[in-house]
Amino acid sequence: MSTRTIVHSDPDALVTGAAGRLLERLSVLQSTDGVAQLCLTGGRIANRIYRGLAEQLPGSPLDGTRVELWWGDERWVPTEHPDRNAGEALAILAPTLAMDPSRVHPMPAADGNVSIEDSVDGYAAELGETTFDICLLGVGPDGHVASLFPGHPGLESPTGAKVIAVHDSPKPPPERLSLSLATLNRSREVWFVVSGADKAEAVRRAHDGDLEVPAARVRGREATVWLIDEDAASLL
Ligand SMILES: O=C(O)[C@H](O)[C@@H](O)[C@H](O)[C@H](O)COP(=O)(O)O
Repeated sequence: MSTRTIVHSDPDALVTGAAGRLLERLSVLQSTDGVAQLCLTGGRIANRIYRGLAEQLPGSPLDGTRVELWWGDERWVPTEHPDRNAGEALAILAPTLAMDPSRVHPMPAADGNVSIEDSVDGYAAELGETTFDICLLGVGPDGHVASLFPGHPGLESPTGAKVIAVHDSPKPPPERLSLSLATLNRSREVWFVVSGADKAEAVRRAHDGDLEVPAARVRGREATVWLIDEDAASLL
């Protein structure tokens, strides 16, 4: 298992570099495995990377219908709510990425009467034994990844739980769904995408292996890649 940290000069370079790397890696995965399993994250830098990917897509060999999309976490709001991670990512990708709807797996939304707990069970069943080829993860200033927050009960999920319900999240909105640490750690490759000086301390602590920081507890089985800008890398 290798860990690499790639530092880009600024957020624009990070976005262009990460989007290009993703496009290339997904295309290679498709040429060997047929379908690439990609787990998306929420957050500002990730959405910028999806925009970069959408821009670089035309003319690339990537076949959108052979990308299977999953989400690492979701805000528990109705489908049409602008806070939804899946809503924003899909709105960005849809104009250029021709997707196969049966391969797009947004987490459930707070529509109707389904409880967050039932939704967790439903997503775990949908996920089954899927292994992500690439799992993208943004990192918060406190070192959270997906919706796994430091010192929060959800971090230590019951053994075997694939997906968890998060209540009282320190980052709004308070209710969320998240993949568990165990599920994230089944990924072949984990790519952290991080921008900004407010993340520098969390990036440093994760690199130092400080296990209070959730990001330090996630590793790809084959590779872990940190794609960051100089501000986020300033304490390394
Ligand atoms: O739903 C969410 O809010 C995210 O999945 C969360 O884990 C995010 O990735 C980080 O907070 C980084 O977000 P930024 O890039 O916006 O700082």
